[in-house]
Amino acid sequence: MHIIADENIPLVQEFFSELGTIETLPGRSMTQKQIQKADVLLVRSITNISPALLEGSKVRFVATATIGCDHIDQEYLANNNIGFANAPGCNANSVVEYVLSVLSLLADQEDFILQEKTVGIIGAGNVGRRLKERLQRIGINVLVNDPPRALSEGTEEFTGLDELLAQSDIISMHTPLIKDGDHPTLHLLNEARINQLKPDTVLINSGRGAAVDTEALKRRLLEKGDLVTVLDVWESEPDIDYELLELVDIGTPHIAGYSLDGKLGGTEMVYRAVCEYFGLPARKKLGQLIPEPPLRKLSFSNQAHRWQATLTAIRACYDVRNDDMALRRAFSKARRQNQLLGQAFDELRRTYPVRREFDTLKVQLKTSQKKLGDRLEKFGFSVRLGK
Ligand SMILES: NC(=O)C1=CN([C@@H]2O[C@H](COP(=O)(O)OP(=O)(O)OC[C@H]3O[C@@H](n4cnc5c(N)ncnc54)[C@H](O)[C@@H]3O)[C@@H](O)[C@H]2O)C=CC1
Ligand SMILES: O=C(O)C(=O)[C@H](O)COP(=O)(O)O
Repeated sequence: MHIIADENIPLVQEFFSELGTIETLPGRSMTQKQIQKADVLLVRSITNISPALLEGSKVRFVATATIGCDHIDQEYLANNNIGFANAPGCNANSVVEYVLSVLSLLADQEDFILQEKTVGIIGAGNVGRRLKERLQRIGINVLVNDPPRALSEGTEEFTGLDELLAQSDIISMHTPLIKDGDHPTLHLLNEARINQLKPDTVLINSGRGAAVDTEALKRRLLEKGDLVTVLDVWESEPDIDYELLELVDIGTPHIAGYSLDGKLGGTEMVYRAVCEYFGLPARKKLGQLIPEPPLRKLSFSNQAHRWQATLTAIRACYDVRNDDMALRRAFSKARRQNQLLGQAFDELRRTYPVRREFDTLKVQLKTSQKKLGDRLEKFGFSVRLGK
């Protein structure tokens, strides 16, 4: 079996070498010619799986090591008897922790108490659902908008979009990109809805860039400048709107899901899918291959302030300011050197540093620090109480 894989799928050799020969290629520029001889194609979100790419190839199975599938022509795959799998939920926890890093940073910078805010979640699948649970555990009031789920499960747990926009202090978007059908998300936040947002609303988008109308958002930010905006995803990636980056408060290069745990989870899920499709035993397990986290333990003194200790633990695992700074630096360097911004965006993603999820960090506390321990557990850390 010949397997062609995006070079940005970690541990692809370790997982797949038993199954056949492996060739890795840059995902953004995969061509029809390059993939002619592949039986299996393993991609991430930057490769468009289209008739133009697959026509004439012998590909029998396509898998994307991502949650999102908007880059895949699934109808074409089904019509041509080509198997398909994605990696649902693989990096959902990573996105939740991205949002927690953002919220804790803003609460610290703008001096507000998270438990006094209402967070509106738009799109409550693997990511939105987990975010809701984590925020509620922390004691934050949450509203959820998800019309497809409201239709099938009843409206009780859900809030209409206009009501959510009116009532939320913080809005976090987690919808897939859907261009047609009954519940499209393309420009779900259009000019009218963006103008509906209350002054000082925090708007976070870590779903797909095109769920927000870039031009309309820019107009609101330029004319009123009264939103706090956090974008991880952008329209027309990797060639994102530089002017918009300059207007947002936090801007990152589509890395919310880039914890090592999330990325490797994606690799493992597509490995299992390939094995299942071809009737092969799946011998490799993520637990055998995932490295130890660089930071394994943390402890706090008895005097530690609860909120400061929580911030320290979050930042020890993931500090969103580093990704924001890296994007701004890479773009200003690329502009100075007349290089393409899209290349700088992709390069940051390709060379992303190791980031581990909160539960890989063991927080060792004294029995007398139980309240701090409870708080940290609610944020997702592993806590050990002892003498
Ligand atoms: N920034 C990043 O690194 C990452 C981004 N993502 C993006 O986040 C998206 C969501 O991920 P999951 O929660 O795992 O997907 P999912 O498929 O589990 O859930 C999506 C949810 O959105 C809801 N939805 C669909 N149309 C809607 C509409 N018009 N309004 C409100 N809700 C709607 C669906 O009913 C579903 O519950 C992915 O499709 C992907 O595009 C995912 C992982 C990482
Ligand atoms: O899983 C998804 O969906 C995502 O958005 C991924 O985090 C995107 O990562 P790449 O596939 O672009 O590396």
